[in-house]
Amino acid sequence: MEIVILDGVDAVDRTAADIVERVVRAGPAANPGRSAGSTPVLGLATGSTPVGTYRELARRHREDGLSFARCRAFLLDEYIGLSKTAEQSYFSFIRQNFVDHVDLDDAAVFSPDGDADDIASEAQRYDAAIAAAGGIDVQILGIGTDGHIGFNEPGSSLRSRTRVKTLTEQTRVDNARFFDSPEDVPHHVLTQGLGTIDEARHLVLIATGESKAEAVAAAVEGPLTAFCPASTIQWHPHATVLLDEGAASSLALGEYYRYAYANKPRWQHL
Ligand SMILES: N[C@@H]1[C@@H](O)[C@H](O)[C@@H](COP(=O)(O)O)O[C@@H]1O
Repeated sequence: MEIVILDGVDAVDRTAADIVERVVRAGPAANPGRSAGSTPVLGLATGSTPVGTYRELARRHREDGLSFARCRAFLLDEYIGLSKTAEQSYFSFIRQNFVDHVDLDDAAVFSPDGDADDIASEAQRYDAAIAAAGGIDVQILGIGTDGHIGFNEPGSSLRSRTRVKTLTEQTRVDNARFFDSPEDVPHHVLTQGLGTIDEARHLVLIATGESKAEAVAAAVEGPLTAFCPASTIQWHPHATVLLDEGAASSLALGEYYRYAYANKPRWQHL
């Protein structure tokens, strides 16, 4: 796990975009564990935090010719009970904030269907679709103030698969800003499990702002525990945590992480 404390949100966005760009340009053959000829598979997160990263990737598409045409993408999660086309669905969110601004084929962007008749089968189908695509090369993650990733709330099994979860009141309150009224935030969601997320080849967790400081400290310096689902990144073989000063402000070893990153060997990339 590498913890990188950066100077401001823009630097976080640029660094996350650098990691995604490397995967997209190199193609999966250059990514450990992928066979030549397969297409890069991106894991996309929703929420406000990654929006700047998506904006930066869209800029690179426009100005530098970065093409996503060969990529496929999977979302982490979706609300149950919203139609895909509802403005607040994550299906819509990722299109508004990323897919519509790049040359990623809309049909190559997958998300769990929270409106499916048979939610349990849909969950299994989604895990199988990720596996059939060859797994995820790089997974972007945000973090909730209660330490959730995807929508894996505290108490989530560390080896869980895609399934239904019930949101905490805290998460419903945090996400109410996207809805007309707080009561409109669904209570249930379909989310990739912690075990599903753990199978991505590279996890990139991004967090900005002091409101995330406690959750970040619990995730990277606390115990590995279902109480803080984001702590599962501690046992992932390739996890990068990108933070601004605010999100890093509760870390005990902040000075060490800054020193290690400043002295990172030049031949070693994130
Ligand atoms: N399911 C999403 C998460 O994937 C996201 O990380 C979290 C934090 O969102 P934000 O980045 O807006 O703080 O919100 C939601 O709960």
